[in-house]
Amino acid sequence: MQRVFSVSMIRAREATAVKAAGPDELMKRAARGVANAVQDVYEAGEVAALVGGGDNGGDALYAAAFLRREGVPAKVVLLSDHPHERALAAAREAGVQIYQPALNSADILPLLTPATVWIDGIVGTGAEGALKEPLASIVTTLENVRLQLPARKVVAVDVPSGLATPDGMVPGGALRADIVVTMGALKPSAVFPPACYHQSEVRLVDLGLELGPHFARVLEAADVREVVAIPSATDHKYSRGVVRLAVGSQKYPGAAVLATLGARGAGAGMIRLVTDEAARALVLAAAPEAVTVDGRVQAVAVGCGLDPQNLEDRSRIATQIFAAKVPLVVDAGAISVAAQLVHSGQAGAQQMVWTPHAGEAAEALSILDESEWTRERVEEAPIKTAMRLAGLSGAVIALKGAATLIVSPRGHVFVQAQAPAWAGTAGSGDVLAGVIAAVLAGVQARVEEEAGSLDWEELARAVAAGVWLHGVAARRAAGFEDADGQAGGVALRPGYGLEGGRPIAASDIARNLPGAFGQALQARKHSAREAL
Ligand SMILES: NC(=O)C1=CN([C@@H]2O[C@H](COP(=O)(O)OP(=O)(O)OC[C@H]3O[C@@H](n4cnc5c(N)ncnc54)[C@H](O)[C@@H]3O)[C@@H](O)[C@H]2O)[C@@H](O)CC1
Ligand SMILES: [K+]
Repeated sequence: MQRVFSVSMIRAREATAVKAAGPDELMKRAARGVANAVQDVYEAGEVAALVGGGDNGGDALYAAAFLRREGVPAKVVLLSDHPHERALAAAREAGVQIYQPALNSADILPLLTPATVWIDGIVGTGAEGALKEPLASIVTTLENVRLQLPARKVVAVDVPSGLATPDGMVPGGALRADIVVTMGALKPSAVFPPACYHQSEVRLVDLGLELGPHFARVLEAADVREVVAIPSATDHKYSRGVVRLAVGSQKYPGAAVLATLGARGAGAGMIRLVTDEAARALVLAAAPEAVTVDGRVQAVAVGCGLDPQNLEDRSRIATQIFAAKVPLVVDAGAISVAAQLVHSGQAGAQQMVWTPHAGEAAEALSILDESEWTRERVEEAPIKTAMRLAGLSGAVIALKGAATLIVSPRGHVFVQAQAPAWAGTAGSGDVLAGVIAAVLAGVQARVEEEAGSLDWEELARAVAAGVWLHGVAARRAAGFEDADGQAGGVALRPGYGLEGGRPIAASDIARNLPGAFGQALQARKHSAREAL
């Protein structure tokens, strides 16, 4: 499990740690991490460190000093007239060339274009809001140059400069980083969109900080293993979790197939299908395991392939929402119906999970919030939006995107970004709804056996586990078979930062679910072996 903390918490605990460790001790540790990342991407040519006037620049200066001593031709381009004094002296002493150009792009660019690696040490967590001029214009120009020369690598110190926002918002221009070497703990910009999309990989340098409550969590394989139901000798199809899928219509029969394959691949004990006649035949051809007789279930998914404009579909959706006594996944067209029912006080007693994409979230908020919401407004501040929607709906919200945010009405936050960009394809969401329902059914079956009930934390965690399985399945389908993006000493290598791969279809994701499931179980085995 990775934990994400607020910028203010990290800064406060860093200040205490700096006092205890003595001058520049932690800064040198941070700089060591930056220098290591540069060494990993460096091939030839020179390295240029962009250095601002705070401790973020100090990290970059010490990193340049380390690199120079290791034989890498490193130079420093000062973007402030008050750089960190001791760090600057250390860089000078190591033989690093120091430049202090006038603060405009015309003077700065000729120093940077020959370098193959840039270190972004302009500002870190000390900057509030968007970068001020002239740094804002300089960074925008640098980003344009970087886009034209993609072979150049950028290693950012702590955060891409200007992105240390409390909620992942991007207030102005930013320089995209191949690697962010972040200090002490993961900050919101490392995981929350849109800021997180400005970086391909985030590495964490441990400063031994004593941190308080986290803001958000990222599940890893071993955490997913703790959530999913693994059958024992005495288990049977009912005790493993039964799912009802109220999905698919004459208009969209394929959605029923994909949701069924999703639930099947994620280990449902049994799938009860409530669907249109045409869809039923298709599903049974693709998944003869599905049962078309309704009965007792531990989780329900409704909405995939249902059209809320169609009266028959609408009534099927409302029936499921009224009748559900177990966790209910509300997907696609069913979300706006659920929002209307919540708004008129007719739904909300049971535990619901809504799985909107940005457009569906905007539609639901326009109903519940009584103000105009657009997709763009959602995408500017997804975590704030998801929290608002969770509060207004009383449901766990899984706001889908390259990074999917899972938020409970009680403020539990998970963020998962295993899936590569290839996963954004038609029907991918139908598979996800089936996966989440299957995981929830397993968890619900377990608590029912213990005569307990699911709390919001468990519910949100189970949804996050479903998003992990779907994302890792997509990663495997697209040819990234080795990892879930958090292994091998790397803090985060999210799917949206991956290069390469291959096109996938929603059914490919479903086919890879058992492999993803196995990957989660494997993780546990590895750590058990290591513990011996
Ligand atoms: N002191 C230490 O030993 C450690 C420091 N750390 C580093 O220190 C950073 C924080 O350092 P600081 O608190 O000095 O702050 P920063 O270095 O992040 O930023 C301060 C500088 O940015 C300028 N600035 C502030 N807001 C701005 C804006 N909107 N536009 C343009 N410029 C702006 C300030 O004038 C100042 O020069 C962390 O991000 C991290 O990189 C970490 O390495 C941990 C250890
Ligand atoms: K930075």
